[in-house]
Amino acid sequence: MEQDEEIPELVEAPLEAPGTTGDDGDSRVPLTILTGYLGAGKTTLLNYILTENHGRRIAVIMNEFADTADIESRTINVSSDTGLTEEVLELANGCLCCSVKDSGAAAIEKLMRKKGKFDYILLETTGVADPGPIAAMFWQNEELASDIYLDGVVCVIDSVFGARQLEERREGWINEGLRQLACADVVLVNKTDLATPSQLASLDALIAEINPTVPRFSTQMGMVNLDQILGLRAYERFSMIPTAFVSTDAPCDDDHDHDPSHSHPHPSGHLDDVSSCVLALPSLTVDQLSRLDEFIRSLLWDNVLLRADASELTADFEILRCKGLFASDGKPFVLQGVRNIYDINAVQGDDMTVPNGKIAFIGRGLGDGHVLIECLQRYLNIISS
Ligand SMILES: Nc1nc2c(ncn2[C@@H]2O[C@H](COP(=O)(O)OP(=O)(O)OP(=O)(O)O)[C@@H](O)[C@H]2O)c(=O)[nH]1
Ligand SMILES: [Zn+2]
Repeated sequence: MEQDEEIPELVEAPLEAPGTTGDDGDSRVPLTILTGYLGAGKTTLLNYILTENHGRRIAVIMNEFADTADIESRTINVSSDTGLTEEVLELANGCLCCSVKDSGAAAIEKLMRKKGKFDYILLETTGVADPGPIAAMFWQNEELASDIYLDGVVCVIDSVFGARQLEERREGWINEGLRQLACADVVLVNKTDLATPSQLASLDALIAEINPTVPRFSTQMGMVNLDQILGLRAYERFSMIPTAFVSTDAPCDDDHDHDPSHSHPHPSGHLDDVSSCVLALPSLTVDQLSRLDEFIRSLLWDNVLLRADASELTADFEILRCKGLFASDGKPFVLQGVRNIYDINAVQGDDMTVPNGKIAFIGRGLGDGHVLIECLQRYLNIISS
């Protein structure tokens, strides 16, 4: 970790910032998460963004490991317009997501009081962070919802070491690089100056295998057209299809591995049949929670819908992404899924309530999602069979 890494300063914008208090009257500040493995080039990208003439006034939150062995010493530094670290937040239990919720939310609230001084927030995670819970926390945070919204997750991948990092697998464990890629709304394949063409080609194939719909751009020193990574509105209130799926720059994913159980014609290039559906969830019992896990696993891994009578229905659609926040047994849970990688985790920290639990699915060929929704409702016994 670069201990002497400079915390970037706010960049004063002489012009009215684009896309913030825009035509839609939305005065909320977008937040973009920068993720990527250790040393991939996140800070380099951050500095590039801050020095580009983009007309946005940007605040930066850095979440880094201190250079000690002390696992308690993760901090979030919020850099202010003075350029000095204003908040150093000790994360008591080493869990970023609850710290973002607890003390981090306070930092952001404080930051928000300076609203008018900035109109964009960038959060650089540590190289070993799973951005999933962080993203979930921001897109679901009711208290912050009127002030900020999660715009998207940008994942920087080292073009020389990225493939090795992604391929490092252990039974029953999804490595951080994979989690970061799975969460990504856009990928920057960085340090292309150091990689051979064959390294680039195999890395690209690997990325496409894991997250086939994510737009990816080659960069050196993080230099990218900022319109490709900022202002994506990828998580917009579940209602929008992530930009990744509608970007004209999205690579054609025709040639990714097909699950043989997919019987539907693959409409690659025709993105108009990507749709989403949302199911409101009551607080789940422990049994319902495990049935939800079974249902999601069967859907994402075997492409089948489980029925209440234990029979299976082949899904004639493909889930690209699912996400959810709901309560079970008095605790909040987050579902994060990208393609067939998913996780259902209890959110650490017990002060969080989930008044309106919901799960959203984004998929190809999903239609209005009523088949999926009804199956799930019946399987969880929310509606009777
Ligand atoms: N050759 C080359 N070096 C780069 C490129 N991008 C970043 N670097 C260098 O790679 C090193 C790591 O870059 P950082 O931006 O600090 O990486 P990071 O992801 O922020 O690292 P951590 O915060 O430690 O996880 C630095 O020495 C950068 O100057 C690039 O495109 N080409
Ligand atoms: Zn860094």
